[in-house]
Amino acid sequence: MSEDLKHAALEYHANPKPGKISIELSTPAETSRDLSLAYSPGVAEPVKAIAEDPENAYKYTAKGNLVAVITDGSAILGLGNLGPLASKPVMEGKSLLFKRFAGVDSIDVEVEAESPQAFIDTVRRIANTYGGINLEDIKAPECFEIERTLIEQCSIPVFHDDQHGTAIVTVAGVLNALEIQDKKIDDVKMAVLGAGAAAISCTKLLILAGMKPENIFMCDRKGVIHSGRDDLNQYKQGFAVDTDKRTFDDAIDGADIFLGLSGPDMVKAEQIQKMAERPIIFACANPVPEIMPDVVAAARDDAIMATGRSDFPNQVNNVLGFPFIFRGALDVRATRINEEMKLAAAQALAELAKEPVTQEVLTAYGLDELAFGRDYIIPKATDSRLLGKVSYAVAKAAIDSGVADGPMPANYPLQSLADI
Ligand SMILES: NC(=O)C1=CN([C@@H]2O[C@H](COP(=O)(O)OP(=O)(O)OC[C@H]3O[C@@H](n4cnc5c(N)ncnc54)[C@H](OP(=O)(O)O)[C@@H]3O)[C@@H](O)[C@H]2O)C=CC1
Ligand SMILES: CC(=O)C(=O)O
Ligand SMILES: [Mg+2]
Repeated sequence: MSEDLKHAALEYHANPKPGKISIELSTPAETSRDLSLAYSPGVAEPVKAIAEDPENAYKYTAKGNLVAVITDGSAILGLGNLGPLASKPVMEGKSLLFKRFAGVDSIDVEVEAESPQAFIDTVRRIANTYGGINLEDIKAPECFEIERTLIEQCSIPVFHDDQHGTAIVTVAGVLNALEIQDKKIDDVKMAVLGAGAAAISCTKLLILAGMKPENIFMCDRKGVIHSGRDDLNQYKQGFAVDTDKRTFDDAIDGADIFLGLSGPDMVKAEQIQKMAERPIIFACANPVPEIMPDVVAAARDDAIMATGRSDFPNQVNNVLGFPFIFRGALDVRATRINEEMKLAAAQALAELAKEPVTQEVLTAYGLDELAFGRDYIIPKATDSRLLGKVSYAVAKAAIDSGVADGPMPANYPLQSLADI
């Protein structure tokens, strides 16, 4: 990052007030009458109603539109385990994105937990006060058991964004990139760098979308995950292939797709040169990708290149997923976020990229024109159509797959944030 951008980022977070979010009131609180309704004595009435029937919390409190972004700070972006407090700017950032793009009220919760069980216990005890829980930046393999247990123990949607938000957006991007590069999902070979929360979940969803497990070579710090290894945890074991490839260098040789969900500057131009013709390169580590777009552009001219960042074309980042997925899930009172809802979201994202780009998006990104193609495989985050299209797809899939407690809302598909 340039010194200028570093300085501007600190200024942005410091001013006009420290941080990026604040709480605002949704009802009048000016007069004695207002206060006697909002607080004592009036507040006793909704208290009694909720004590009688917990469902009333959705009627009389902010619960139904409130998502907690919860972390232990163990895998903050690609920066590693820097602890809960240091993760706060990222978690506030997620809350900002929830509100800005989907009108979801969101608050960050950074937990100091000495063990996964302590984290689970803490989250379980506070879960019911929210409409949903977005787990964020919790490292693998602990994240898998944490999420599984919390889904089991909570009656509201619990969703580990680094796993599923990333997977939904990655699948959308890969489907469109394959179409542009004229390749078939059941035919392509993929090298994955990283075998953590994001890499494992993205790979699973790509397999669900049609990619063949035997064509996928996943690598961790020790190299290719193959069936001869005896040091694999149960999650990595699911991706062990019978192959004589051993290093990442072997894995990327001839690959059609590179999916990076590991850390900064891991990939060399020579490795990109060894990929198949018309390759697809998703270097998604944040904030510094596995390889920079200019290095790829210098290495070859037939690649589709994506990163997780806002300052390059093709931003493959879970920001395109979690705000709208929770919007849809909350609005139909989904009890969980299942595979049908994830694939529906991916499909809606992929389809939106093929529609004409609006002036609003061109202006936000300082562009004169943009159309579906190598530099535009996935919608831009500021495309206001994401709200209506993705939340509707998720809500419909929740209803069709039987996990929604409520009907399709009368105001769906949403036209804008003003509808919320
Ligand atoms: N663009 C996006 O939307 C998203 C991007 N990401 C990015 O993905 C990356 C991983 O995040 P996440 O999955 O949550 O973190 P995890 O801690 O769960 O996983 C990190 C993985 O990266 C691997 N890794 C780290 N260094 C190397 C290396 N030198 N060579 C090979 N593998 C390596 C680790 O290997 P090992 O298992 O051997 O320790 C581990 O499997 C981060 O950079 C993050 O910013 C994550 C979510 C969303
Ligand atoms: C984008 C994101 O969630 C990450 O890099 O961890
Ligand atoms: Mg994250």
